[in-house]
Amino acid sequence: MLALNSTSLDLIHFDAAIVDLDGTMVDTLGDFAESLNRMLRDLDLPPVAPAAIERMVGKGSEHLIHSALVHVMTPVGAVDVEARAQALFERAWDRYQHHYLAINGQHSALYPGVIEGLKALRARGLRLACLTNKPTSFARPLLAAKGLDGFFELVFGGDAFERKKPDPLPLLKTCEALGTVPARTLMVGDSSNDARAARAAGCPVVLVTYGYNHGEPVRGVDADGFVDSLADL
Ligand SMILES: O=C(O)COP(=O)(O)O
Ligand SMILES: [Mg+2]
Repeated sequence: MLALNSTSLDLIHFDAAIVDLDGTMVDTLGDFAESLNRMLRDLDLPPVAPAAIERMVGKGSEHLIHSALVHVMTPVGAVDVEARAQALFERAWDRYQHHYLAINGQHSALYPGVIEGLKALRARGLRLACLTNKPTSFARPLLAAKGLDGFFELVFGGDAFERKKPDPLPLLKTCEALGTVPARTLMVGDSSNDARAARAAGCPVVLVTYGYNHGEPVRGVDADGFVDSLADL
């Protein structure tokens, strides 16, 4: 069900759309859970439940790994959990990368309406870029595995620029690469990271209602509209 606040969000007003990946196009919680738990097993640490992982997703892999380490080390009653998580980080990152690339896409699924929505954006003449906080080396094979790669002229991961969303830099750089102005470039995402980045960059922003928003209700986020499916755009 479309619930846009303003008629200025008619697609006729846009030259391009920047689309987030995790929580917007693909439900990747299963991939995150599988990779993180294989990593934790390698480190002789206990597993983390998907419900806890869901609240940690969206700020990139480094943040996710650190949060998972802190989460599983805290109940052990250890002191200096932050420092111990830091000390383990490099090995954890290496194991996580290994496992993620091995299972990428196998425990994740496209959300309903994604292909339809992307086709509709293209049919309206919008150019498309995918901008995610996950590493580019994870994002490209995932898009290909889910049949989404053909829709996007550009794909940028969280390592593509100096800073990640919610910083506006990745959106500004993506607009620059597309050759579009932010005011005519629609951001489509699932979390406050996407909305804050879009607001600061000057891009109108629509959020999906089904993704990961750090465990918070997404309708509480400052955005220009909300959709239950990309097909409603
Ligand atoms: O933090 C992640 O890896 C997911 O990021 P995304 O929602 O920007 O795709
Ligand atoms: Mg997302």
